[in-house]
Amino acid sequence: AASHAEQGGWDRPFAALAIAPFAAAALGWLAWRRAAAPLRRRVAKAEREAARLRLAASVFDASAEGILLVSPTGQILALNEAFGRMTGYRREELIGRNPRMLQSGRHDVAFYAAMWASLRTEGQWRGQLWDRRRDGSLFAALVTISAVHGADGALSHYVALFSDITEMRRRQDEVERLAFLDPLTGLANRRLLAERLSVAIRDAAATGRCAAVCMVDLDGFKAVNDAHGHAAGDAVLVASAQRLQGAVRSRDTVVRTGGDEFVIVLTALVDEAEALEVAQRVRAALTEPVALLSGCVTVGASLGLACYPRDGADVERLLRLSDDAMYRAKGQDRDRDRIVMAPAPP
Ligand SMILES: Nc1nc2c(ncn2[C@@H]2O[C@H](COP(=O)(O)OP(=O)(O)OP(=O)(O)O)[C@@H](O)[C@H]2O)c(=O)[nH]1
Repeated sequence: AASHAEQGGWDRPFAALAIAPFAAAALGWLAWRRAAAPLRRRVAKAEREAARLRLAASVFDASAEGILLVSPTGQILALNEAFGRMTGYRREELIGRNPRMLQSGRHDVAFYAAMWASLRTEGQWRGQLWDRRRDGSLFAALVTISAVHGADGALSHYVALFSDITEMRRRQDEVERLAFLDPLTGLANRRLLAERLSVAIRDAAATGRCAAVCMVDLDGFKAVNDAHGHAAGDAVLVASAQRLQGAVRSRDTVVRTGGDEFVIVLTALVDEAEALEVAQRVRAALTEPVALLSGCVTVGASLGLACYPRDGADVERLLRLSDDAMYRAKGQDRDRDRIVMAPAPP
């Protein structure tokens, strides 16, 4: 047992010496691990950040929506391929420029002021925008602009997403246009009448001029239908529409309200006498013979006039007075000049 104890007395320092290098290495490794941990965390974070950026870049490039990054001072910082395709510009032609260069001229100052106000207060603006491509043509886009803030809360940049809706808008505009047109004659229909008349009254009020509404009804039209057929009647209506349009100025509006009835909104007249002159010109044009395949036909026309400001400033009132005047004209002898002015107010 003694020798064992002696042996043990020898062994322990020897064993300690033997494991010292391993212990030192282990301690060193632990120390290195502790020191390297923040570095490893930083590397892992950078890798995650790089992966996030790669993902963001792939979304940026692959997006079918045009994307524009703009600095707080209004310089284009970046754009994706879709935005280049949408506008026809190359990247280098837009970087550093102000997006103002894309403006179409279709929106007024108030439109852009409202956009900036919304960006300042809400941090976002969403709306439809007409912009101009490199080749000068216009495109419509549904646009969302968002203000992006950095970790410090300061404005970093704006991101604008553009969806091209040009085709949709064209189809919409066409549907709207057709909704306001009479399909047979291509004239404006009744739906435009009140609006055009109120604009004419407003313009006349602003310029100190006169506006007039002229009600027109063909005479003897039914007889054309009866004698020559409905298609011949249609041809007379189309010819009448062209003659009406030819007898007035382009700023006036000719409306077909139905059947053989038309209304003309006359704008920016010097006085009531000028309205009467236009009515005489219109009647002369309408009563010219119309050539049909089956021969020539002639229709008459009765016209009633009411004028702003003399007869009133209200759309309904002027329409009613001109209608009354037209019916009085119809009651006159056929060979008389069937044009009647609304009676001047007492
Ligand atoms: N061809 C054709 N006829 C139409 C159209 N719309 C209405 N009409 C016809 O036009 C005629 C209008 O009748 P009226 O107002 O009595 O015609 P009018 O002979 O000029 O009679 P007055 O207006 O009283 O002088 C009717 O026979 C309708 O059927 C249309 O789009 N095409």
